[in-house]
Amino acid sequence: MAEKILVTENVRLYYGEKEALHGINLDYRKYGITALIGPSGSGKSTYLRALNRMHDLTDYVTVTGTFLLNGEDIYAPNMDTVQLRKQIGMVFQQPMPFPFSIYDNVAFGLRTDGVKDKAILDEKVESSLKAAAIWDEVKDDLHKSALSLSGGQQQRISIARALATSPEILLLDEPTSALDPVSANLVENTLIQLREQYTMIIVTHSMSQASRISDRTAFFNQGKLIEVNDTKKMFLNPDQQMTQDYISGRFG
Ligand SMILES: Nc1ncnc2c1ncn2[C@@H]1O[C@H](COP(=O)(O)OP(=O)(O)OP(=O)(O)O)[C@@H](O)[C@H]1O
Repeated sequence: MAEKILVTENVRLYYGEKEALHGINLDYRKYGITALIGPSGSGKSTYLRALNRMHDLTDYVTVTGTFLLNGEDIYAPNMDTVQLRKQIGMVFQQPMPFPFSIYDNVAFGLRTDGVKDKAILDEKVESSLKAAAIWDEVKDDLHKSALSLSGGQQQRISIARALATSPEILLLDEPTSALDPVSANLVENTLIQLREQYTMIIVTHSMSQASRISDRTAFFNQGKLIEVNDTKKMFLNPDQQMTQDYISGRFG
């Protein structure tokens, strides 16, 4: 059986008293894209953010269940969450470059890890920008502010920044929904190119995006995982009637 990189079992999450996730079980094999789909408020982002402990800063959130990255407990009290978020990187809906140069954005995580050697930084910045499919567009302007780029370019810089620290998993929360269609398409193509080297989990509202880029799709509704399946099967012939109703636009 293929190696499981990430295992989540019986995940429950409470915002104060309110239970927002009702016992999610989902495993991930190495590499490829899993799309999380479902109506607004179904818990997709809440679940995604639990995977790299993004809720830690919100004091009224309680998370229970099992989260194992390569067999290691993500919620162990001695887990270094800064390192964890490098292993499980995140790209948000709004591209969020720091107000620095393109180069400094991508080198940021390496520098916080203490890397000072210019040759190493140069090499990593270049390979990350190439992997994020934006090198050719910015290679002559690496010292220009990242804020001067278009939204789609900024989003690919965010991807490069996450890739620079060699993550094992990349979480993407609606990474193209704030972009124009041409930029969204470029970001999608980048993700397709990365899927043989990275394990990616993407929240998307776009059924067509899920079917174009993902290998596996998980359908959430009201804080529950209704179905997880091979993407082709999910969109052609899902196992659950509720999935069929959702993907054919009968609710949500
Ligand atoms: N910070 C918060 N405090 C309290 N409740 C929250 C918070 N964030 C989300 N919720 C609630 O948790 C539930 C799941 O929300 P979540 O944002 O995870 O859904 P989603 O499927 O990602 O929705 P969308 O597609 O609209 O982003 C909703 O009922 C929402 O109102």
